[in-house]
Amino acid sequence: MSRQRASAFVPGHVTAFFSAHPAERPAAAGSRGAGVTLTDGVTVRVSAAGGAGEPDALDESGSRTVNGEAGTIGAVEDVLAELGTADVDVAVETELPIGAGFGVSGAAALGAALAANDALDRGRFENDLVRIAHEAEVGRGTGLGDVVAQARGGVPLRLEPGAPAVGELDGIPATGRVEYVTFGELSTEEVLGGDTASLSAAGEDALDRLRADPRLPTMMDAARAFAREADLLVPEVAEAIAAVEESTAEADGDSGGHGAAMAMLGRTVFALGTGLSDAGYDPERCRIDAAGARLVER
Ligand SMILES: Nc1ncnc2c1ncn2[C@@H]1O[C@H](COP(=O)(O)OP(=O)(O)OP(=O)(O)O)[C@@H](O)[C@H]1O
Ligand SMILES: CC(C)(CO)[C@@H](O)C(=O)[O-]
Repeated sequence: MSRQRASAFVPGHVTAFFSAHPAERPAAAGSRGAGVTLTDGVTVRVSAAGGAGEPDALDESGSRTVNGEAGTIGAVEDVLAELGTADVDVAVETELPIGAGFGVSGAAALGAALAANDALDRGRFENDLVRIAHEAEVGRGTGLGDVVAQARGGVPLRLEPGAPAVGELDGIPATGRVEYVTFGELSTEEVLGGDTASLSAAGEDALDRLRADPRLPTMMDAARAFAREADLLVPEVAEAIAAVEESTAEADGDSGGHGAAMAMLGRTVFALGTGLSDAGYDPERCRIDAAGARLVER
């Protein structure tokens, strides 16, 4: 007997650096890299629409909202179609800005997979649901490595690209505060659709550095070098990174953080510790997410 409604929480994910690895098979496509998952994230509520949800009632979509307004995210639709649950009602809610480097589309896709599976008792394993969300996200060109990172939580390293059983993850054991400021969107589809060769070379260098020394200061250093070398740094973010560096130097390195870096792919700067508020910004504040994507009682 299915429960007919379920909710999932999926953490936001800021990518510190990455290399792109396209592949014919969406489960094998993905990215290598590192990032941080956040206690700020995406909640997805799924409910069976008016007694629908039976496998033969697939053709019509149920209602869709994003932050209370009618609208949807492509990867979510692909997940629901794959699970045979397009007829459910889906409400996506997030305090994160969309399109600014927090992996909202991947989080919404993974949350929809977890919640739809539970609400309609589809009986899938977690890895299967992560694969479905990963394939949808890669297929839409809105992300490569966010879904597998968000499924894991913490500070994920993507050592090999792809969905579970294809890719390989590790992590830096860490907890702590995260601050971020967003100046606007950057199109993931445009960057991933362009020439990614030099970007990926910079991403591989950054991952080599972090593998040799898996610590947060090294990750942040490698992230700053990546943004410059990959030519992705935007002026507002460069300015904020410099301001954090300056104020940290003045405070004798006592912000509990490791400077700031750009969130890929958005006009967003993030810092571990209090670097941005110390530098006079008024950032959003959250923490490193410990648990990864999960069903929630709400
Ligand atoms: N209110 C909204 N604002 C912006 N995009 C929206 C909104 N509602 C739905 N969308 C859809 O959400 C998707 C956002 O994907 P995109 O990859 O740009 O952002 P993201 O996943 O938040 O961030 P990033 O990939 O930069 O980490 C797009 O497919 C867009 O059509
Ligand atoms: C490509 C990407 C930077 C988009 O947010 C992310 O999905 C990643 O790190 O693979």
